[in-house]
Order: sequence, then structure tokens, then C-alpha cells
Amino acid sequence: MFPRCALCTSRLTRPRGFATAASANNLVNIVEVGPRDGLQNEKGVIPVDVKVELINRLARAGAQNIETGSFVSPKWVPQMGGTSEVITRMERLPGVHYPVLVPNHKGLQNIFSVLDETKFTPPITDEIAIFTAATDAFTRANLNTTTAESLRQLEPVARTALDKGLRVRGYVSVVIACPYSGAVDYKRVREVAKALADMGCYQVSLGDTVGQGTPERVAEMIEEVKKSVPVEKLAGHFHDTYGTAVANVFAALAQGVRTIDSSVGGLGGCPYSPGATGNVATEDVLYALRGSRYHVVGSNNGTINLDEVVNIGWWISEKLGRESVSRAGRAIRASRQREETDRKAKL
Ligand SMILES: CC(C)(COP(=O)([O-])OP(=O)([O-])OC[C@H]1O[C@@H](n2cnc3c(N)ncnc32)[C@H](O)[C@@H]1OP(=O)([O-])[O-])[C@@H](O)C(=O)NCCC(=O)NCCSC(=O)C[C@@](C)(O)CC(=O)[O-]
Repeated sequence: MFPRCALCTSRLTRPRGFATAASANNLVNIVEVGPRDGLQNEKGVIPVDVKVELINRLARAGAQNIETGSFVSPKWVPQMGGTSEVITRMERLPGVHYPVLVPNHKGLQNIFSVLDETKFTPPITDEIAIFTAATDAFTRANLNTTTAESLRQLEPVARTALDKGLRVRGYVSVVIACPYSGAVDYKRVREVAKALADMGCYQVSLGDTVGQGTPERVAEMIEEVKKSVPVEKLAGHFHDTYGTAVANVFAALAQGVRTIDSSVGGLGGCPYSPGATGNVATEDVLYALRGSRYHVVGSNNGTINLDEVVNIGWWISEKLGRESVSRAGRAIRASRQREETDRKAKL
């Protein structure tokens, strides 16, 4: 009998190389954050059609969890203004979760009004993600309040969402370093993560928002958080500002974390973390985990199709007027081009 997915109740089909029940401990979930974290910081207007196509293509490539957008104030993050249109127009594949980010009660009410107006059954989103940070300085910049006050405000949001049958995921930002107040106390990360877990978050994602993490620091931080939150409930969210994100993914996996957030094409950056670059690229994570003891869980026969994710990474990057920054994405495309040149030369 195959194990159940850690995030949904569906049975997993056999991932490549999946052999024994013991391997179930090595199943890794990817939360694809490209359509939300990846795009929220873009300056130019991104048409809804492009966002919808991005989500649809990722789902068809086997992504099982796709963050589709956010219901935040469009004055604060204009790029996410069209999320209600996106979630009503995208396809919904069975077994795929399509979470949206919500900062407060108003955001949740806005989701419900979209759901009521469109009468989707089952609701087009089955999950919200709420967020706060390990420092007051970052929470002030991101949510215009303190961390303690944000937790107080988020508690009824989580309760209402749970009562309505939605899953709730939590984020803690700046778990390693804060762009405004410097080094972060991991005990504070632990307290905030626990507060989110206590309010019913099935999972708490630990965000190295500025990407200053190194494997040692990530391991130390997770060791601390595990004292109060079971590791099964933790996810790792690494930005690649200093080129350490893939190494940090492995550090988190070694600590027992089995869910990793990543962004196709390495898109992204938080609007309130000046200078921070994108999330770890989904392509880089998939490539790095190939042949390892870990098996990535996807909706498409148990896998996420790396070749297709590379194509999507290039496609969306070119839509944004640049090249993919995923190292694996660039290398795989270059090798494809070499093969094509060789093939033509032999004709
Ligand atoms: C929380 C607020 C709204 C407080 O912002 P505020 O200005 O204190 O809010 P307010 O309650 O005073 O309201 C101001 C205006 O916004 C409206 N408003 C209020 N709430 C909403 C809403 N939900 N949706 C739409 N509109 C809203 C409200 O109606 C009002 O409109 P007005 O009367 O001026 O016309 C604001 O700070 C905000 O939207 N912040 C979100 C910032 C954000 O999205 N950051 C990026 C996501 S977090 C992230 O990227 C990190 C993560 C998760 O990826 C992990 C990591 O890497 O660390």
C-alpha cells in the first residue's frame, strides 16, 4: 500500500525509485510559490492570462501545491490585485492544492465573496496561507503592525477559515536575518512558529526572506524550532540571494523537514526585503534531489516533470523580459541546444 501524501489525503502513486515502506520517510513535497511569491515583486503589469497559464502549466507538470496569489491590499502589493480573477479562471486539477495568501480578516472575506459570487463547488481554493515574521521591524514593514498584534489578528482569521473547511498554512518570515534589525533570535522564531501551529496551521513555513542563511545557521534554527513544533509540521522557504538556497534545502531535509517551497525559474523576492532575490528555483531543487535518497511527490504519477518545469521557467522568464535564473534550467536548455546542433550537423 502506498503512503498518503503529507498534505492531502490522496494515496501516492509510486515515485521513481520508491521501493520500500521505509522510503516513505524520504518523500518530499514541493510548494510551488512562483505565481505568488515569484510574481508579487514584479514592477510591470502581468496579464491575468499569463498568471492563469503559469498555474495551469505548473499543475499539468505535476506540481501538487501551487500558491496562486494573495488577497492583500492592492495598495501595498499592486501585482496581486487580480488574484480573484486568476482563481476563478484557472483550471483545477484533482489532487492539486491551490492556496492563496491572506493577511487579515478583510482578505478572507474577499475570498468568501469570490466563492459566493462564483458558486464554485467545491470551493476553488481549499487553503489559505497566513503570514507574520520573527521580528517586529519586518512585521511593521510587511503588515503595518507588530508580530504580537499580527498573531492576535490572525487567530480569528485562522479559526474562521478552519470552520469553513479550509486548510490553513502559516509563514514566519526572516527566520535567519532581518533586513531592518539584523540577526534573528531563533527562540523568537520558535515562539512565532508555535503560535501559528497552535492556531491550527497544519504546516508552518520558515522563511529565510533575505537569503542570508547558510546550512549551519538553518540547521541551528530548525533545531530550535523543533523544540516546540513537530518537524512534520515544518516547511523550508529559502531565497537564493547568496547562492546557498539549495544547500539550505539539504540542511532542512537533514533536520527532517519534508516540505520545501520553491519558485519556477527562481522568480521572486519579497517587496519588503530590499535586495533579496528570488526563491530557490524549483528546477534546481528537482535536479539536486535526483538520484538522492529523497523522492519528490507530484500529482502526475507521483512525479514533477523536471523537463517541463524547465520549459515553464524559461517561458515565464521570457514573458517578464529576461532569462531564467535557474541554474539547472539554464544548463538543461544549453545541453538541449547542443544536442540539437549535433543532430543537425549529422544530417
Ligand atoms: C495587512 C495590510 C492590509 C495592512 O495595511 P494597513 O494600511 O495598515 O491596512 P488598513 O486596515 O489601514 O487598510 C488600508 C486600506 O487597505 C484596505 N485593505 C486592508 N486589508 C485588505 C485586504 N486584505 N485586501 C484588500 N484591501 C485591504 C482597506 O480597506 C483600506 O482601504 P482604503 O480604505 O484606504 O481604501 C497591508 O499591510 C498588506 O496588505 N500587507 C501585505 C504585504 C504583502 O503582501 N507582502 C508580501 C507577502 S509576505 C512574503 O512575501 C513573505 C513570504 C510569505 O513569502 C515568506 C518569506 O519569504 O519570508
